[in-house]
Amino acid sequence: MVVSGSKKSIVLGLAPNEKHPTGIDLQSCPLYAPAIHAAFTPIRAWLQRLGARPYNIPTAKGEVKYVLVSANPAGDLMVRLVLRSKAALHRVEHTWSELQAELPNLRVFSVNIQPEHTTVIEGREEIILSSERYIPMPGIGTDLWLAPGAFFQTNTAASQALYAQAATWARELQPETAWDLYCGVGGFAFALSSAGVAQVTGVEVVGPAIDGAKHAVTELASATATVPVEPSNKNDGTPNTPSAAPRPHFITADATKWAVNQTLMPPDLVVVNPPRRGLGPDLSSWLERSGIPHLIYSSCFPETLVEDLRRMRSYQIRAAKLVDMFPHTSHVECVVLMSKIFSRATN
Ligand SMILES: C[S@@+](CC[C@H](N)C(=O)[O-])C[C@H]1O[C@@H](n2cnc3c(N)ncnc32)[C@H](O)[C@@H]1O
Repeated sequence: MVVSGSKKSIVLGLAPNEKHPTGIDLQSCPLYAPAIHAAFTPIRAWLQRLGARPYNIPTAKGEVKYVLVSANPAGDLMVRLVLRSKAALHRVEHTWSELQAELPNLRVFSVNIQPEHTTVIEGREEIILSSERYIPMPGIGTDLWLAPGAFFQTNTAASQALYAQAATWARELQPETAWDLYCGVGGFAFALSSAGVAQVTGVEVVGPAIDGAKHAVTELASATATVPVEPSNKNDGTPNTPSAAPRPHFITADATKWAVNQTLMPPDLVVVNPPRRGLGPDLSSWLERSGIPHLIYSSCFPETLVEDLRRMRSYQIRAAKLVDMFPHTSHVECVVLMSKIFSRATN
């Protein structure tokens, strides 16, 4: 939410415009999850007690720019406060526990410093004030761990449908190796592992997302280690080994640079889920030349999806599914399964 209004009368929602000079409060917006609705009043009251001035976009004055709230289906919250500078940081450090007292499900709280006057919401510096760094989000086969600064799909139920679709295709194709490029906190990577893909590598440029993905691997490992070992049915005194799905591994890197510089054998399957700008000519042309048998492309922007597909003409679309990731809008997530037509590729 954009923070606007005044110190004593905070508005949380959309930025001011000519028709709504103090901003539009979204407290009653029916799109928010119940846990986010419940957070509006305590956050507004705490900000008013904090007494820092909301950032005024036309004058570039004021301190408090945004409040970014994420919730999981259990109602756990991550709240991030975006400030223009560190002027109010001391007060935030000393009073955010009041907010926590009113929002017992508040697990992660951080301050992001964005000194630039820009439409880019977040700055580079993130100061985590809570002892917890992640909230668990539902994934396929495991929880995914969301940290401040990491991307998560806007619609959690729709993201589950996406990851489940990739797992279904993986079970049909039975690849041994796969890459999840633009992996975020690893939603596709863990879905592929849960479908039995032995070696999955996730690649993502944002460090906190990879930290979350690695945290999920650690959590999975400790969950497996604590699975009670059943007595062996061989009757020879040897314990059964607890069954464990393969675990992906994760790398912080630019997806294109990492892929085109690989010297190892290309994998059997690549999943790509880039931002709206798509893969671009370098990565899509490299994939076209790579000989990788199967691709899954999940896109939130059909125009760049089509541009990229035009550069990968040796792949045939085998299936496509639309997922209503952004209900009540004209936007849609489209996930496409493609396989290499080897005869055409070698011509
Ligand atoms: C649409 S999100 C998909 C994330 C993930 N697949 C998921 O389902 O949550 C795109 C991701 O690409 C990451 N990203 C952006 N530019 C990148 C780059 N050049 N190389 C690798 N990852 C990048 C973003 O940080 C973001 O996590």
